[in-house]
Amino acid sequence: MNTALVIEDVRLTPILVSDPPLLNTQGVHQPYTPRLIVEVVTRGGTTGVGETYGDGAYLEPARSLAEALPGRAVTDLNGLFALADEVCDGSHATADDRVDAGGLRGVRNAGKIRLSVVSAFEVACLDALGKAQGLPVHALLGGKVRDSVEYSAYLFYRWAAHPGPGEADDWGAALDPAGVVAQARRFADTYGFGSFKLKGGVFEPEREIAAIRALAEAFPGRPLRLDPNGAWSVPTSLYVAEQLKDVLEYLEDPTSGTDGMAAVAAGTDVPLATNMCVTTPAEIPEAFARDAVRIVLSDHHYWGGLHRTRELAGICRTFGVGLSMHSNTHLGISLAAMTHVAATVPDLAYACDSHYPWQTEDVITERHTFTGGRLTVSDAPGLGVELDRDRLAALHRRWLEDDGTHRERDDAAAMRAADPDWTTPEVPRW
Ligand SMILES: O=C([O-])[C@@H](O)[C@@H](O)[C@H](O)[C@@H](O)C(=O)[O-]
Ligand SMILES: [Mg+2]
Repeated sequence: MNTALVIEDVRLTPILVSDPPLLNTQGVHQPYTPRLIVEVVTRGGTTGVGETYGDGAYLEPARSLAEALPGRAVTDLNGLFALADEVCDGSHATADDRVDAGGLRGVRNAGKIRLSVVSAFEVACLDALGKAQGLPVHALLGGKVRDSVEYSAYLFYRWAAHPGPGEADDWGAALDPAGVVAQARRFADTYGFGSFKLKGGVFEPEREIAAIRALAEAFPGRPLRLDPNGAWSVPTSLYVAEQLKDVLEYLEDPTSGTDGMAAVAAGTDVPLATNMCVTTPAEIPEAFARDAVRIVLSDHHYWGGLHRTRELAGICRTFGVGLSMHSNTHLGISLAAMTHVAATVPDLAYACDSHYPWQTEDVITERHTFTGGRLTVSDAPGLGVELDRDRLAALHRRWLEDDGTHRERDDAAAMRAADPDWTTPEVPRW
């Protein structure tokens, strides 16, 4: 074994990153959201970085894995999964199939949380390996098939500011069709995005139909998507699909669960996409057999990293299901990882999601820049990003000083700051 590639140390840094008041069906984003930064340091002196969710349920297994990893090589990625199975205790998470409180990320069970933790370690190992070998991460995944990756504008209903003291950003509120179109216009003008996704499930469906219609009028012919995170019943989903069938590229998780999605899919020609009912391997067979989804929004955090994302892409290809990418309050390390893996998937027919424009704080020295709605695939060694240690330390200090309010993402709790009676709505909401 090349001893320079042996892991000597693993550093974990939980941080809190500022987040605007974006609305979804469960509530509103808190002013800060937790993330975990993973650094893997080799005996040869190379450091690789990865990033994942930072809520408490992820920290405990991450600590176990970080303790066990030294002495293994950054090339031993298959061993990484076996090690995680061995050392990450599942007791911190209950296995259930409900949509989790804050993230709207599908099932929440110990296996999925473990994979989300492993994903950051896998990316950090690939970054370290790439840097040590002078190769970009995409080359370690078999090589890029495109030089840039397309992303879509991620539109949110939002307030101008979080309730209480604190500074507002300069986006203003977006609570009606005109506000949504203005937001889309700014996304298009600033970043060149050519397709638009609206996070729905916030207002009654008629109001969201009107917003999509307004977008279709303002941006004729552009691909449009609506994602209410499973907030609608099957009949409501079919009604919205009928109203918007001429303008939607796809409808994302209109209703919760594979049964409901299969029933909607059977009643409309509008393609259905998901990042909720297919987020683990165990959910694939039934969803694909019942034609419940036409597009899976992969997320390398859910699936255990970049190699597993490529495996998912292969399964989707076999079954004629399309692939795109889901995104959730990530920073530049994960965006780099997403871009590398997306660059290697031949049949990526849909622009990927990214929350990144909403995340104004980062832990890398140079922010990514979207041009023409695309990110150039880096050919620099590793991920092609560099940690900004001062920023990392400052965001970690914020995490240390937090009284616990923001260490768990909780959109319903954030909503209670404005509406004390708010509770997470039951689904279907409409
Ligand atoms: O950040 C949000 O409010 C989104 O609703 C997020 O939690 C979802 O996971 C996601 O972006 C989605 O596409 O469902
Ligand atoms: Mg979604």
